[in-house]
Amino acid sequence: MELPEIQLEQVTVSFEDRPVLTDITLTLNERRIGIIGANGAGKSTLSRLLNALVIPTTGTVRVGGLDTSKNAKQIRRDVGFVFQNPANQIIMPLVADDIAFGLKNIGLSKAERKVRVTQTLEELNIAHLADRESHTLSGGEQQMVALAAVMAMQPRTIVFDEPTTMLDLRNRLRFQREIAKLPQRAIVITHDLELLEDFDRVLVVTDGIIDFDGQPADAIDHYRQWSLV
Ligand SMILES: Nc1ncnc2c1ncn2[C@@H]1O[C@H](COP(=O)(O)OP(=O)(O)OP(=O)(O)O)[C@@H](O)[C@H]1O
Repeated sequence: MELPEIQLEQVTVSFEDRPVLTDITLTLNERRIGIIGANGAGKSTLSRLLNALVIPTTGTVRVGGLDTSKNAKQIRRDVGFVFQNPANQIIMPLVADDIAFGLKNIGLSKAERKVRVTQTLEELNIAHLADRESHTLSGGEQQMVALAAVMAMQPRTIVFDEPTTMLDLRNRLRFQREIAKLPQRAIVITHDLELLEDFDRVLVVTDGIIDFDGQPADAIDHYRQWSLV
């Protein structure tokens, strides 16, 4: 799968005149990218820039050459986002319908939707949840369903905002294996540092800048040292 390059050029994001990200220039080409850093450092904001959920106050973000401030709709089809709180993401009362929802929007037939939903649920080992009512699921089950809904759309990049917070050990390990298998690019914001061991690149965000950018072990070491002070 060919992965679209993501480019940030001199990006600043301010909320009510307070800068949250400052002058970030970055090119992302890797398949497995982690984002770590302290609470409030700007990780979620950085990740939301990548699918036009946040538009830079100044500077530009391009995904496969398309500017997020001008091509939001197209970019959102290619960059999926799994939110930290899955309840914000689950729309339909029944699990299978929720996963099929986005597929209808992109024009898949009923038969195609059915196949894609079954396939995705089986891949994630949650086929048994297909006919459940979404609001009766546990937090971890909801997180897996939210992931399935995004995976079913087959975007080339998937951004995960703290994906393992509600998962038990078995589901966390499953999730880690799923990420390793994904043909797509995964960009994962997490405080679960072990999740990033085999990643290609890890960014450390501190007070709105990229404080470190490199291999997982070095980035984690940098972040640990910073956290000790
Ligand atoms: N829509 C918004 N309006 C105002 N302030 C915001 C908004 N979104 C984020 N912020 C602020 O921007 C800063 C960075 O937030 P962000 O969610 O990006 O941090 P984070 O690194 O993901 O933190 P955490 O690890 O706690 O989830 C915080 O101070 C937050 O309060």
